[in-house]
Amino acid sequence: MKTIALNGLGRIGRLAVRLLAERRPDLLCALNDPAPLDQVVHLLRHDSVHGCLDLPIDGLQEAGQDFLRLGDRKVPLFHAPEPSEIPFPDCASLVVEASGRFTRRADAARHLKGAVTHVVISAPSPDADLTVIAPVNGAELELARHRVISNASCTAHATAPMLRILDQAFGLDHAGMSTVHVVTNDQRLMDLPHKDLRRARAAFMSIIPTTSSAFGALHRVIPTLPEGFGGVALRVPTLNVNLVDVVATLRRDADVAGIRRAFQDAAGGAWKGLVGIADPHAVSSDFTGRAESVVMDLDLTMALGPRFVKVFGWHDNETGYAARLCDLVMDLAGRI
Ligand SMILES: NC(=O)c1ccc[n+]([C@@H]2O[C@H](COP(=O)([O-])OP(=O)(O)OC[C@H]3O[C@@H](n4cnc5c(N)ncnc54)[C@H](O)[C@@H]3O)[C@@H](O)[C@H]2O)c1
Repeated sequence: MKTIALNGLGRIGRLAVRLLAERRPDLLCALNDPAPLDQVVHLLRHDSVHGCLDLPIDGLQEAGQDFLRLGDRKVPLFHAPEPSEIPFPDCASLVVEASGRFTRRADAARHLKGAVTHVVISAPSPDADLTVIAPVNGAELELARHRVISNASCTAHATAPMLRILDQAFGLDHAGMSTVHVVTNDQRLMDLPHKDLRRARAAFMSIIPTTSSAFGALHRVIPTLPEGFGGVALRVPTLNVNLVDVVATLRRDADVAGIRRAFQDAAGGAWKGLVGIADPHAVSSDFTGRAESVVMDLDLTMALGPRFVKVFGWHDNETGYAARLCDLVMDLAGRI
């Protein structure tokens, strides 16, 4: 059977392990993270956002090799910092590259050795063979040609359905987006050097405007997007759940009721399970643990002018994204 190895056990890597352990434990073949076994076990058991793992988890060492015991599975854990030096066993056909360190094709491709034929990067990549948001362009994936695949970003997975649904219902003329985005480990807890001078500033002290790699990913996945589509990320001092704010000018008339109907139809139809509809009066913490790519807050929908609209969607950037990552790799593992 084709199974999966995972490199990088951070926020996304650990959630992917949790999800795979629940959904398809048989697919987990091996893991790698430079962190020592006891630290990996501790952070898998205890999560400040998502709570304790229900599954029994333990670490053990046999003949100098570390293993994680996840329920009744025993999975080898390696600690190599360089992809080409990780001794993944032959059961690994697909590597999930979730360290955030190897997002360029040439770097991620260093996993392609031994039995490994495909790599899925858990982030946008400037030059992966294909960037996939499966419900939008999954049909373009050709396994013989696409060996290093990017699963885009949490923001891209949330924004793509918003743009797609507006486009299909009313036609998109121009569009822009801001994401009100939680802190991630690519910011500084206190002021400390960083190549992005705003991310260098204390993460829990300020609203921190910064870039988002989602825009490049969205243009790659939806080449028909309005040319000028772009925007900004506003990092705010919370731990989980982002809010995407899309503004667009449309080709056809749209009132608030019509826009709400388009999203409700999509949530109950073509996008079922991936697009949700929020309860009234929601705030970000209400969405922790939600696995949809985006949950539309239709109460906030605005018609700002003739054919000029604003819509808002929430997403659990960790659970939702890890769920899409697992959807993709479970599908690939059945096909490669
Ligand atoms: N956090 C999110 O909400 C989110 C959502 C979607 C995509 N992503 C993307 O996923 C990637 C990982 O993000 P994260 O938030 O999980 O990061 P993180 O900082 O929480 O975790 C990174 C992990 O990689 C490990 N690591 C460090 N150097 C390594 C190396 N040389 N080889 C292997 N592992 C190494 C670290 O020990 C850590 O466990 C990033 O590219 C990020 O953009 C993150």
